[in-house]
This record gives sequence, structure tokens and C-alpha cells, in this order.
Amino acid sequence: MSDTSTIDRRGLLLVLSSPSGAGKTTLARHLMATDTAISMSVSVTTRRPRPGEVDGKDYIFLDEDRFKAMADGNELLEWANVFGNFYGTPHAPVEAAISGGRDVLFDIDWQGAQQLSEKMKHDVVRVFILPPSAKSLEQRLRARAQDPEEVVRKRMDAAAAEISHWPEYDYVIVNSDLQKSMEGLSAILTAERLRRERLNGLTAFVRDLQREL
Ligand SMILES: Nc1nc2c(ncn2[C@@H]2O[C@H](COP(=O)(O)OP(=O)(O)O)[C@@H](O)[C@H]2O)c(=O)[nH]1
Ligand SMILES: Nc1ncnc2c1ncn2[C@@H]1O[C@H](COP(=O)(O)OP(=O)(O)O)[C@@H](O)[C@H]1O
Repeated sequence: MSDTSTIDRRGLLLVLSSPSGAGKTTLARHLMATDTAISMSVSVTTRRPRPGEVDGKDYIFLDEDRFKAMADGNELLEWANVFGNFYGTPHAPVEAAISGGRDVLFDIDWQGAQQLSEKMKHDVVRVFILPPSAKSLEQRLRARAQDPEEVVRKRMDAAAAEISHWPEYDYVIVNSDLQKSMEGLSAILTAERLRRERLNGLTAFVRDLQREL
């Protein structure tokens, strides 16, 4: 008899990138709070913690020597220098999650998205988040009130370069209304989870189903 429990799904890697301040951390937090089948990849970084950031939860904060040791020891799936600091994705938790059928959410830049796509092509779903305007991007960077003025300036200056990578992504969300953006993101995830290529055991299930008919 056909049995749906024979169908299992390989986990997918959902990548969110955007210019700083467009809202990817906010979207990621909302998604993590509402979707129990996805876990967040916690990056290592040499950047200093912002007020309220928790070590081991928002990032794993470490010094440059330790970061280099991890990169040299192949402990990172990808890494990049962003705004003068190093950021990287630890390999082991990602492997464990996808082989267990769990999805992983990444808040990484275009360099990380490219490296991840090269290494794990079919597992990666890339979403680019755009701000509705330059003015709102600047307002959001200032409203966050966690970075000094020169850091806000540096991030505004880098926004155009980051945005130029939008064609490398599978989906684009213009983050005007947070609620609508969340609906879009959930819809992407729901559809991608149903992709035929991600469902193991489907051929056998359909064969059994056809035999019954
Ligand atoms: N390649 C790569 N980029 C990362 C990683 N973690 C964070 N980033 C990116 O680094 C940039 C700066 O992040 P952050 O300092 O938290 O600033 P924010 O994006 O303004 O909140 C963002 O574009 C992040 O997506 C990582 O592990 N790898
Ligand atoms: N759709 C939105 N409308 C208004 N403000 C938003 C929206 N999305 C995010 N924000 C605010 O913008 C600021 C930057 O968002 P954040 O998620 O930290 O951006 P990023 O992670 O891309 O740098 C935060 O203060 C956040 O509350």
C-alpha cells in the first residue's frame, strides 16, 4: 500500500542577503519565531558585539587569529571580509541539519551566497531583500541606533555595490511592509519545500499509488 511516511525531504538552505539596514535580521527573527522546521546558521565574526547582541546566538564573536585558524582548518563552509571584518559560516551544524531533513536560514552577504551556491548548488534558495528607497534605508540604519555615524555612512556607501548582485538571487522581496514581506518569505519557503527534487522516496510512493489504482 502507498505510504506517505516513505517520503522524506532533504533540508534546504535559505539565504537572505541585502544591503545593511534593509531588514534581513528582522525578517530572519520573525521567520525563526513562526517556523519550527528551520534553524538559523550562527556565523562567526571578528566584528565587535552590538548592544544587546548575545554571543553564541546572534554571532559567535572571536578574534582574528581564531577566525583564521577556523578558515585554515576547513571549519568554515564560506567566509568573507565585509566592511573590514571577517564573517564565516561554521560547516558542521549545516551538514548535521540538512542530512536530518532540517532547513537552515543564513543571513550572509553576496560573497557568501556565491560560495554556498558553488558548494551546495541544489540545496540553496537565495532571496535578496531590497529597501523601498534610499531614504528609508538611511532612516532604518539610523533608527537601529546601534552603529556610530561613520559606520552608518560606510554602510550607505556600500549599499549600491551590494544591490548590484540582485540578479544572482532566485527571489527578490522589496521590504516596504514587514507583514507582506513575511508572507512573501513564507510563501517562498512553502513552495521550495514542495519541489520534486527535494523529496526522497517519491518515485517509490507514486509507483505504489499507481499499482493501487
Ligand atoms: N559571507 C558572510 N557574510 C556574513 C556572514 N554573517 C553575516 N554576514 C554579512 O555581513 C554583513 C554585515 O553584518 P552585520 O555586521 O551583522 O550588519 P547588518 O547586516 O547591518 O546587521 C551583512 O551583509 C551580513 O549578511 C557570514 O557568515 N558569511
Ligand atoms: N519593513 C520594515 N519597515 C520599517 N522598518 C523596518 C522594516 N524592516 C526592518 N525595519 C527596521 O529597520 C532597521 C534595520 O533592520 P535590520 O533587520 O537590522 O536590517 P539588516 O539585518 O538588513 O541590516 C531595524 O531597526 C528594523 O526594525
